[in-house]
Amino acid sequence: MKIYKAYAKVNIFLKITGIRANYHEIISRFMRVDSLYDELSFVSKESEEFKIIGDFSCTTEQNTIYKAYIYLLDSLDEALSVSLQNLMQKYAVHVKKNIPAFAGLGGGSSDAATFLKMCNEVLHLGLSQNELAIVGLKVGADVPFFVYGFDSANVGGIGEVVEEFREPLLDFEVFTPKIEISTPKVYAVYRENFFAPIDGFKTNELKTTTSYDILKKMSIDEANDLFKPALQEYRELKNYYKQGYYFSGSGSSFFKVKEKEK
Ligand SMILES: C[C@](O)(CO)[C@H](O)COP(=O)(O)OP(=O)(O)OC[C@H]1O[C@@H](n2ccc(N)nc2=O)[C@H](O)[C@@H]1O
Ligand SMILES: Nc1ncnc2c1ncn2[C@@H]1O[C@H](COP(=O)(O)OP(=O)(O)OP(=O)(O)O)[C@@H](O)[C@H]1O
Repeated sequence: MKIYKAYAKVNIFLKITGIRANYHEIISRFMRVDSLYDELSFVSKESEEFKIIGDFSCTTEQNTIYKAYIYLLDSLDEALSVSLQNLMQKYAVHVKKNIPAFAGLGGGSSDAATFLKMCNEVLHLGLSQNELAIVGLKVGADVPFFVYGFDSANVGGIGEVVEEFREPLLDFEVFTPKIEISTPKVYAVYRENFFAPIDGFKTNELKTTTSYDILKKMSIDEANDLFKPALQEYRELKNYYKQGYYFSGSGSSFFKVKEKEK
């Protein structure tokens, strides 16, 4: 059975540019982490009910893969929606979970995007990347990036604007403190205590600078607007911070570019 890789991401920078209802508009450089991925496959099963096999701390209904299934069903015409239901009656989604949860590495989002692409491929649904990204955005703000599958991209809006950024893929060292960080909580603390959106000039500069140069020039809190609010809300994070590391998304992962072996 074919195995599909659902890669993790890191946010090289993440700056808030404004507010949209309960969400924050951002400009962020997402880079795929080549060495860290979940492995998804369809495996045959006995019972007809929708099934995900894997090491998850949430219920099936809360799983991003199940949510992607429901939104995908919703977007299809009658005939294709029946094919999708038939597929998921015969097969379970098997997930070898390697990306830690509550990590800021987009694990759940990447699984959802990969599941959408698997269904599109296996059932020949003929959906374009844009159409899959629209379905994916309903599951979560990070899903569109994973649908497009770029190595590196500037991501804007609340996650729906994904522009490829051509640059060499960097090799990362990532570590994830065992702290269950809530993304909505971190954004709420940002809005309450740290609200300072950046202007268009700064946005343009960030969008055109390579990830390598950004990480050379900026400090951890300059690069990620969510670091200070995360630190304020989860004080134990401070114990894990190491010089030279950066913060991904709303945390709790830290990363740095691996030194080249001499
Ligand atoms: C922190 C990042 O991972 C950076 O890549 C994303 O901005 C968050 O992406 P995500 O976890 O897929 O987020 P979602 O599951 O869509 O949203 C969870 C909650 O986080 C907050 N949220 C999320 C994204 C965003 N641009 N602004 C927000 O304020 C909202 O309260 C939202 O209800
Ligand atoms: N497919 C999935 N993989 C992992 N966790 C999932 C998944 N679906 C739902 N969850 C639940 O979502 C929460 C954390 O999700 P996830 O692994 O995407 O973390 P995250 O690091 O917060 O992601 P992000 O980088 O988008 O902020 C946990 O409550 C987890 O049980």
